[in-house]
Amino acid sequence: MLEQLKQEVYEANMQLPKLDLVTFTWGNVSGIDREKGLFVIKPSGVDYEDLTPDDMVVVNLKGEVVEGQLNPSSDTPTHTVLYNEFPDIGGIVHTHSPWAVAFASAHMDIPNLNTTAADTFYGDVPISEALTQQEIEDAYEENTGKVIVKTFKDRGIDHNAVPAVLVSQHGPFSWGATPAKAVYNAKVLEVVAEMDYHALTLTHQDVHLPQYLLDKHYYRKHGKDAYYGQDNAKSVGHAAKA
Ligand SMILES: O=C(CO)[C@@H](O)[C@H](O)COP(=O)(O)O
Repeated sequence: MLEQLKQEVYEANMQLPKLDLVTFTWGNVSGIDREKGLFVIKPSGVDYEDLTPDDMVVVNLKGEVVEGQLNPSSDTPTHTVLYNEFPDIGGIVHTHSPWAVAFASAHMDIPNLNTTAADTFYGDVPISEALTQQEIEDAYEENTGKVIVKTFKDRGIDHNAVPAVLVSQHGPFSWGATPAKAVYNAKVLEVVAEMDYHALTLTHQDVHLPQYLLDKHYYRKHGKDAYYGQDNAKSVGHAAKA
């Protein structure tokens, strides 16, 4: 069943380690056949080097396994909610890519600061609302899907304009028309998150050498009568000519 989609989803999953988006098995990709109402997802906990197309698990839109020897990804309930609530997406990626997780851990949006981000995301990539303890204890992965949808609805964000989200204290989910496109968006998100981290660090950096330390070191090298302007014959610039 769905052999071609299994191959497509397998290949998309194998891109995650190649693109340095996953450590160990911390990630998963799925793809959906909308006509059949079935999606294919990576099995849970399987190392990428051991993965085969036949290992892929087929799941219906109720989240029930309809084919597969292995357990589906533990994030399957989240993928299920997103396929139901975002009826025009064809593939979903979840990773723990570190720069995006840094923003998720800090409970921050990934702001849209440059054209690299703007080419893929029409606005900031939102941080999801935090789940309550009850939501986590009841059905963590399903409620993760629901809080993603709620975040986009509450903030009036079009999920096609911004095809990614940061799940608070967890990590990014990205999506697209196909599994391969979802992987592309996941990689752009990680690159943009790293760019933003450095940009925000530079712009928030407000550190200068204290004057006394500047004086001590500069005067030690250039003399007390160091340059104060054109009328000072002993200025550093003129001293060299003297
Ligand atoms: O965050 C978690 C588990 O805590 C998951 O997102 C894993 O990182 C991937 O799980 P599987 O897809 O292998 O079940």
